Amino acid sequence: MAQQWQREYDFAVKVARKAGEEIRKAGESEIRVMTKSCTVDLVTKTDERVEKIIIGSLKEEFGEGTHCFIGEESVAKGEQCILSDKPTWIIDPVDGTTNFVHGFPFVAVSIAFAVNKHLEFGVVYSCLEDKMYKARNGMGAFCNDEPIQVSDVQEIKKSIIISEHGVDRTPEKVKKIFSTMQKILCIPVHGLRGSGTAATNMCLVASGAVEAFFEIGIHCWDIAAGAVIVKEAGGILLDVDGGPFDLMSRRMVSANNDIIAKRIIKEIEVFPAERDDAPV
Ligand SMILES: O=P(O)(O)O[C@H]1[C@H](O)[C@@H](O)[C@@H](O)[C@@H](O)[C@@H]1O
Ligand SMILES: [Mg+2]
Repeated sequence: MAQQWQREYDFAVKVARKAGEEIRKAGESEIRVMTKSCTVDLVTKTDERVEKIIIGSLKEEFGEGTHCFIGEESVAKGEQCILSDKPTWIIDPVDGTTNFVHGFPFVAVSIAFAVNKHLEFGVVYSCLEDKMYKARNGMGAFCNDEPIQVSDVQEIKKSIIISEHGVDRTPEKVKKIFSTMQKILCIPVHGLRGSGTAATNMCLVASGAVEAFFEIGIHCWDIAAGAVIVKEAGGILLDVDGGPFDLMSRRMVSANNDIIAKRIIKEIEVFPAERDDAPV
């Protein structure tokens, strides 16, 4: 069955690259910025247009009605975010929208494919770096077709940890986010980083550039593809309370190994985030 979904996988890489070219072109002209859940949750016409290009290409290639879609901007416009057993594409057309608006050079196209609620493959194209990350279950993880694997660091004091502050500026949540970061920084670790895109952060874990990335408040489309890439690069995924990873829970720890993951989890001050699949 190793060849199952190969055609979908190959096509996802092609579509991600085409989407990345659209983002690069759009970045050279005036970017019209709008907002979604709050004044710092940005969206642009490019996000919407690129998502339409991705979904339109997939429907054209695989037929209308054969697959389901969860796209960040479609959900933002009211479509359901329910992962069924049907073959489903989980898409973030522009991960790092704030970066895109500001010209901060980390913007990724994230495309994942799930069947029976199980992630089959993930593709993350960091389009300003021209780095194509991809992974299929049981087939390893790659960046520009070179195999990648997580870091072998086991000592937390020799690690770089990535986290993000997200778009929620509620004082009590911001306090927990920065209190967590302060506790981790003062373990001490070598450093804290954040690229501004969860998909890229996960690929940095998978490629061994950092030891872990965690965030509360991300969405399934931010992390679905990166989850496959981290796992296939030898990393692990957990819930922020140490339980099993739950794609729709809006919280996640991805790490190079269990030791680093569990050490980070000890410091995380958890706060609630409504599930992606919560009843509307
Ligand atoms: O750029 P997005 O698709 O909105 O996702 C970003 C989010 O905006 C940012 O606040 C962080 O949560 C990142 O981890 C997301 O990828
Ligand atoms: Mg995103």
